[in-house]
Amino acid sequence: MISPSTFTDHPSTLPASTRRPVRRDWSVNLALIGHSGQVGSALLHRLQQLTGLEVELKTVINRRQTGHREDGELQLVPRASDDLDQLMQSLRRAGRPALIIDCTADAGITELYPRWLRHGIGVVTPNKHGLSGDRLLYERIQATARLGRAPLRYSATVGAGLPILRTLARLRLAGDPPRAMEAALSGTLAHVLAQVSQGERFSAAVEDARRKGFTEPNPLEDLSGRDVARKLTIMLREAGFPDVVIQREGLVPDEWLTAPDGAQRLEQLDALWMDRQTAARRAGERWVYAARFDGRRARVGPVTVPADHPLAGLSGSGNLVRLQLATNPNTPLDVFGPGAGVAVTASAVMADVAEAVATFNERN
Ligand SMILES: NC(=O)C1=CN([C@@H]2O[C@H](COP(=O)(O)OP(=O)(O)OC[C@H]3O[C@@H](n4cnc5c(N)ncnc54)[C@H](OP(=O)(O)O)[C@@H]3O)[C@@H](O)[C@H]2O)C=CC1
Ligand SMILES: N[C@@H](CC=O)C(=O)O
Repeated sequence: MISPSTFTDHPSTLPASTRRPVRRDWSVNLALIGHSGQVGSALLHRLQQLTGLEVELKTVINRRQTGHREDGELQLVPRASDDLDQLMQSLRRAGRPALIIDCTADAGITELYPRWLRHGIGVVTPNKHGLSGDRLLYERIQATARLGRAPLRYSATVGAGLPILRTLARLRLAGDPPRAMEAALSGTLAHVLAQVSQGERFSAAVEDARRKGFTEPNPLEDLSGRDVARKLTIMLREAGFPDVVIQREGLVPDEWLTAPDGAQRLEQLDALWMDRQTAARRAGERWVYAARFDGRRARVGPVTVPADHPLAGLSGSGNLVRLQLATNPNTPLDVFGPGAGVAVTASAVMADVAEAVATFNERN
């Protein structure tokens, strides 16, 4: 169970909760980075409602503020530049198992994972940057996790917790990695392309995906294909193909990501996408954003597929991963379900927290 937290100046992020005793000998100290974001605040609600999990939220941090529990209350104060160093020191000083939950999309924070894991602090994260970025960082994260001092969980980074990464890791362990993969890995792009095919304007469909909580903090990360490329990188690494280079084609030019008015340019694509979808419909096809791996090369980008293709049937935040296995070439292994959205993501992070706590408890 989580002990109650009282924020003094950010009440909207905190639901009311009942004070419950914490079994001190078993509780795991938690720190949540990104508590004011969409996923972070949904996670806070879940932590508050959960019974039976022996955790205590000690610290919350966002870009502007940090909150430490003092006398049973979390007091928020403006952030100091060395807050993340202080966080690690204070969790270590407490002498209890500790977990840091990174609910940001900040690449810089992921560089701290190896240090935290080496010092016995567990990491739970939906942030894709550390696992998909620089190969050296990825290997340092995995190597420090393998030391076994603290758990690392990141099921929410791909398919918002759908059983994709675990399946790939098990296939690799079994010596049966997929020979090929085809996937729709973006709730945003599935939603946008499905809406456009029903006559919606491209720019309005993107705004709708943002409102529904499917997009990255910067939706251009989705539209450029970079978010999908990150997910495919994590999948390939998990499946044992760390050297594959992914070719990427976006729905928007990469330059828009750095242009100050990048997000305002989407209306420029309304007519193009209307024409594309009309032509595809006449040909009995649909535009989808596909991630493909043929055993050697990988690509993410927009493609047309027949209207009855499995990837064409996705709507809402649907993800589909189809794996071709050597052991069963005629029957692909499909993983299908809601792969984006605040609620499913917070749920996956919550499950990762519970697994990480169980790992600590098994050792104590
Ligand atoms: N939405 C979805 O369907 C899914 C999301 N994810 C991942 O979840 C993560 C969170 O997404 P989301 O909640 O939408 O993002 P938001 O932009 O809503 O929230 C981000 C949070 O991180 C905080 N933050 C950002 N940078 C820093 C920093 N340097 N130091 C401390 N805090 C920081 C923000 O603080 P502040 O309020 O001060 O800006 C905010 O609280 C992302 O990595 C995303 O890729 C993964 C799977 C699915
Ligand atoms: N922005 C992503 C959600 C998180 O991974 C998507 O649209 O699928």
